[in-house]
Amino acid sequence: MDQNTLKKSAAEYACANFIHDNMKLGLGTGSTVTFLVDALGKRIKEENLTITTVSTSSRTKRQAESLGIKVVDLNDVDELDLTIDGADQISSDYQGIKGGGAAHTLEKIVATASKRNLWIVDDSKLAEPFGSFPLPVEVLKTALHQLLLKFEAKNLNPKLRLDENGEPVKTHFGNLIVDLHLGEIKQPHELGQYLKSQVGVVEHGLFLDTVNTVIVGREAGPECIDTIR
Ligand SMILES: O=C[C@H](O)[C@H](O)[C@H](O)COP(=O)(O)O
Repeated sequence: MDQNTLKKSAAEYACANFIHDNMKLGLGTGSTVTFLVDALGKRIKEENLTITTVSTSSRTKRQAESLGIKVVDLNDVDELDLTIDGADQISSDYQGIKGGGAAHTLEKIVATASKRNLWIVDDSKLAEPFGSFPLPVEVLKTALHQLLLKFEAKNLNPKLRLDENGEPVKTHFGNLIVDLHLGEIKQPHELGQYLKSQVGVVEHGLFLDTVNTVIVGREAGPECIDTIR
């Protein structure tokens, strides 16, 4: 089975088992969430469900609205019942790295506004060591040079993210992404605190103690893991 088939199976399992009528639902970003949004559009139509969603990117918003899914601004809701999102890497104790698609700041704001968070992934996202996926950090353009110097001095191996044309990738908020090529993150909480305290850092892609449920697409079928949070 290829990765896309595994992503689709995790997304469809989440849609069938975790979405209920009258829910306020956060929608993540990425290729796995694309399968979720497709399945959600279908369920809403077939079962005439009333679901209000908040999106974490213009990409997800466009797809959702094209399928007739109601999308509102986060400023118009007090709390979301659940957010379903993808992840780039998950550790054995269910800490996450997100932002491979540069969407982690908005994703973190929406995740924080949610009673529960569920991640849908294919089994490659559980690869070890945690931190082998480069850690995305959203930074203000004005602070870029200073932050690169600081991160280099701390051996965090920073690289400005460029697109296929060699231009800096811009986030939803017009900021830049620096990826930290760390190889392994042994102390994610300490690293998260350090990054958060640097002036000019908007948000980093470590999602710590966030996820309640992980659905992993596997050859044998979707595995649903309760992380006991
Ligand atoms: O910025 C992007 C997000 O954090 C995505 O959730 C993450 O990159 C996973 O994406 P995908 O489902 O495409 O692997």
